[in-house]
Amino acid sequence: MSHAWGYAANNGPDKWADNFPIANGPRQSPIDIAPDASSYDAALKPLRLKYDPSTCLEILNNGHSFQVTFADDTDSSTLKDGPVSGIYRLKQFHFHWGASDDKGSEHTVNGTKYPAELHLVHWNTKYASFGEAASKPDGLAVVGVFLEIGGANASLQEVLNTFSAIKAKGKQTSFADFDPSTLLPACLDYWTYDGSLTTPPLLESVTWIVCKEPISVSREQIQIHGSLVQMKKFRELLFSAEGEAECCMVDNYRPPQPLKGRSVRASFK
Ligand SMILES: NS(=O)(=O)c1ccc(C(=O)NCc2cccc(O)c2)cc1
Ligand SMILES: [Zn+2]
Repeated sequence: MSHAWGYAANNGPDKWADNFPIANGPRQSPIDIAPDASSYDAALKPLRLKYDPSTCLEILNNGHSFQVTFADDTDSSTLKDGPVSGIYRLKQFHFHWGASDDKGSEHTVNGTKYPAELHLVHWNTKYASFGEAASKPDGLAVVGVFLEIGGANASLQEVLNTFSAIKAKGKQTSFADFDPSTLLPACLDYWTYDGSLTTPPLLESVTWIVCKEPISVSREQIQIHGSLVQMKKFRELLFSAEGEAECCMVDNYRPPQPLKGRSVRASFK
């Protein structure tokens, strides 16, 4: 029987340790970031993100989130510098969000939850593939970006416009020529710490790079064909597959995990 993990009361984050004991491991994610307890590290380099829109392949509803997948057979879309050494290739990006604007992010800042959080997932090219890298302590690097309610986000709207085609679990559609750097904040100051995947298999292979500055998403976006509520669009997706009882894809976030002695470094004063 495959592990049917999810975010419901019977299969959610409090139950994941039953099938994935690493859930109680020493470097789990997400965490609450306490800026005053983080230490500025002058040795941290600026993030070097280079994304080629032509590597964008498709968008899919995987039953836990929706993800935009990239061709990762070349070094066209990469993360370098920042807290990592070597070259990490972009594999996919996805989001976590809440049923209402007062929750949804995985990382929190002084206990504050944002309505959503973007994850750009990269793997270390010293390994042969994402799958191999995912089991190594320096295998993955995920850039996290908080979303806050504000002005309409035109770039995000391109992603949201595909949702009618991927409403149910397992649905996917082609999605080309999208530049994920248009989803990054202007300032790339970041916190970094050693962590894990925030969903099963919860592997402790992620160097987390969480941007201090959020990007904006609109509660309401007036378009030619009526008003589009961007955050509401997220909440129209389903955890469930076609033919199953409809279950809205909301609150797909894991709460903060114990720091267990880890330090959080800041790239900024
Ligand atoms: N929320 S997260 O960014 O920590 C995250 C990123 C990627 C994944 C993921 O790729 N899961 C599937 C997976 C994991 C390990 C090895 C695989 O081949 C596939 C899960 C969580
Ligand atoms: Zn994620």
